[in-house]
Amino acid sequence: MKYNCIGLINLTKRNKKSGKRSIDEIIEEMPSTLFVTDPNGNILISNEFTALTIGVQLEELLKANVQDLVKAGYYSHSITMEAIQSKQKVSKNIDTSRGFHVFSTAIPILDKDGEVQLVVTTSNEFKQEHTYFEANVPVTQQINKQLGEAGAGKGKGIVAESLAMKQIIKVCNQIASYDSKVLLYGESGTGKEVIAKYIHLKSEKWKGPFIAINCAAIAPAVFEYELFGYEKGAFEGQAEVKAGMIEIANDGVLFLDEIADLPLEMQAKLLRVLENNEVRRVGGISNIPINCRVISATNRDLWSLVKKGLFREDLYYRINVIPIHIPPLRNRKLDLVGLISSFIASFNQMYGKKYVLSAEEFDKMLSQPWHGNARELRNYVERLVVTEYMGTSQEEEDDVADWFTIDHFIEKNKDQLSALKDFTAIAEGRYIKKVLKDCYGNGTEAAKKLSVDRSVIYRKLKKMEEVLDSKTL
Ligand SMILES: Nc1ncnc2c1ncn2[C@@H]1O[C@H](COP(=O)(O)OP(=O)(O)OP(=O)(O)O)[C@@H](O)[C@H]1O
Repeated sequence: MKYNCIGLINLTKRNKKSGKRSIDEIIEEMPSTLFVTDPNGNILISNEFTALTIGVQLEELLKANVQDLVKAGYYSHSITMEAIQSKQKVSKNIDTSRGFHVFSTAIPILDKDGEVQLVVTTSNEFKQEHTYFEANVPVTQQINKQLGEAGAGKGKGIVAESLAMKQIIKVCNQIASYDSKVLLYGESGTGKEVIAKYIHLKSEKWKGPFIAINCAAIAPAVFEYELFGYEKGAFEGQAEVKAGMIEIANDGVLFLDEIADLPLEMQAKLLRVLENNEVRRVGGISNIPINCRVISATNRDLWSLVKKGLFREDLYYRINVIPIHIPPLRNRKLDLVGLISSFIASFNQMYGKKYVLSAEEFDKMLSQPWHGNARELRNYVERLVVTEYMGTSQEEEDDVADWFTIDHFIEKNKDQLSALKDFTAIAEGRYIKKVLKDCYGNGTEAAKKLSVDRSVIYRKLKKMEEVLDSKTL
């Protein structure tokens, strides 16, 4: 009996090695909820989509028992357990804690003695209490129309054509009007900030500011000043009063990006602010009430950092009220298609070009893994539109890369760039970008390779952008 469960799980690993689409990948991309459980209701296999419909992490789901999910209120009842008890296929409507009515079917797989070995439970028909999308109109178009109405067009450009992304948008719509804290998980460049801005624009705080703080980019020494602000004389020679970012975010959204990089000492201070809903400027004597919605984001496994003592457990629970996982772009093919056409249209407009992708080029783009996700794709498309060129061989690709080399850049812009510090800023920035790309956008890994602190990376990239902007290159 055990062998069969393990056999099924092993099969998923074997196929991975062969380079073919593994069962893991197919399950991962399935636009439906799925549980495979053992005869006691312990979940052996599931997917991100399932996790998303109830608002837990897949990792947690894989440790759960279906009965616990019912007890915790995620589902109205368990048809998996019904199928285990009756040894018959069961189909029923189930309500999830996120307001979804799901039509589910549980099929028991019996051994030769008629005992249950596994139960496969799937659902692929979703009805939400409030229908949000109209049929026959692209979802992306509907989202952007709504965003245009809510926030004067600020959020235009979100692509959400895959089922996973539509599901995320639905969840965002459900939670937008509450002030519950949201934690966005996802690889670098998957669109966490895009989603945070979407929640902001759909919420009642849309008229308030959206203040984004990159916790990895601020040097630890100035963190407190930046977040909490300071009063006159807070430190030597300091004569000005400054409001911190938390205070500035009042009546709006505070977006804590890369929250895993918050130093432990700052985590304790942030926790106090979130618990008491008030902040005290450095050197101040009174507390200032705060009323902002907190959305955090990370591309790291926060729970494993908690277990290693690198992230405070109390803060983890405080910020992780509504977890939303954004899957990587390689698992959202429909979004990939939507993003390619949306990026081409916007760069054509920006650069006054008329670039058109050939079918061959399009195919090539669809088959790439895009480890840097939408950000990598965006940069790639920008390069294509600007150079109107797409290599098919490695040699040609190297030529395209060469277009961006520092020599080429200097040659083109030598009249505008004269100060050594500007060259240095651009050379450093370009090198950091290259290393970041090699590390698939993982800042921690890139910082390790470059032997610098993560905050240095972001500071230098910002410096390069400033030089580029000032020279309008
Ligand atoms: N669904 C989407 N529709 C349109 N553009 C998107 C979408 N997702 C991402 N992008 C674009 O991709 C780029 C990266 O997105 P974003 O900054 O939100 O990613 P992120 O996950 O917050 O990255 P990081 O982890 O590095 O902070 C941005 O230019 C953004 O506009």
